[in-house]
Amino acid sequence: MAELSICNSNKLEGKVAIITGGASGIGECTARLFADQGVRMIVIADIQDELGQQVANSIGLQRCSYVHCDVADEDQVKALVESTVRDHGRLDIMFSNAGIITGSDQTVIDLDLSAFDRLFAVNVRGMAACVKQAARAMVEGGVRGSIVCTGSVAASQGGKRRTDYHMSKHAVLGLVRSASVQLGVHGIRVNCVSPYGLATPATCQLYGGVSMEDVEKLYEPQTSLKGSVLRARHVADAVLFLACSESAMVTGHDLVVDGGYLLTSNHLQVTNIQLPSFTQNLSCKENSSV
Ligand SMILES: NC(=O)c1ccc[n+]([C@@H]2O[C@H](COP(=O)([O-])OP(=O)(O)OC[C@H]3O[C@@H](n4cnc5c(N)ncnc54)[C@H](O)[C@@H]3O)[C@@H](O)[C@H]2O)c1
Repeated sequence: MAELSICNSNKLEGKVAIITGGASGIGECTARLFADQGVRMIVIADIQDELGQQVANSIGLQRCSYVHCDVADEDQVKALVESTVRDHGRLDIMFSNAGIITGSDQTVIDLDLSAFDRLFAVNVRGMAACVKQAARAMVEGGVRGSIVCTGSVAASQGGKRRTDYHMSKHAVLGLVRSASVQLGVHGIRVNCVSPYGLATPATCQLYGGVSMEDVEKLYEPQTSLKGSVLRARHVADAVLFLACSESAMVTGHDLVVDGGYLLTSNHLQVTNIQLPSFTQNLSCKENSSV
């Protein structure tokens, strides 16, 4: 009997996708994976113009383009979706991933509401604008599309600090769950991918401009899976699953990609774990999820 292949390298054949925050980190890695999976066009939307254009150039302009879009501005998100549909005929996949990770040590008692507003403008308002505009285009085009939002393990636990960030990621889950209920009638799926901490430009900057290796050393001891380190590619693989037809009956789901962190984190919070020296200045060292 012929051996069945479980690895289809054209999972996104003919699809048109938008990836917000695609100039860097998880978004960039996902754009490269989508390109390997036969996607017809990826539109990278970001505010880092030079970097975003470089990523598009390196993937190939026949398959990838860059558009400046600040997701906090709904008009820009609307224009992004409209130009994608106009230029490429349809929108099948929205990976709403753009987000910022604050280094704030704020507890609820000293919450800086101006900083809170800035974070929510991107992580919550921006996410809602992307889901709204993508859903409208899919409904109007009769496309049974897939919308994937980037949440975080921070949506499934309370934080000793970064109150605003934890709140923002809880809001992403609420958005995904509500949108999935409302859009199911149109055959549109809405899911969330929730990573634990991994090394990206955002997390390197969070810890004062340290190296990717140092960030990996910080997070690695806190997962239960040993022998591998959580990387952007693991998250991109989960996004690909949610974007393609292999997850045809999955909607409203929060796909946690955390190497077992959430299940072990309660244990670790009462254990005296040793973290690398560059974290010594952090005020709450024992809870460093993002
Ligand atoms: N890296 C982690 O450990 C981690 C863990 C859990 C969740 N996340 C989430 O993953 C997502 C991606 O983060 P990352 O680690 O890849 O960071 P990153 O900084 O490498 O990438 C984020 C991208 O989003 C872009 N961006 C920021 N604000 C924007 C705006 N207003 N409009 C458009 N683009 C904007 C940035 O320019 C950047 O290119 C975020 O939503 C973050 O909260 C990251």
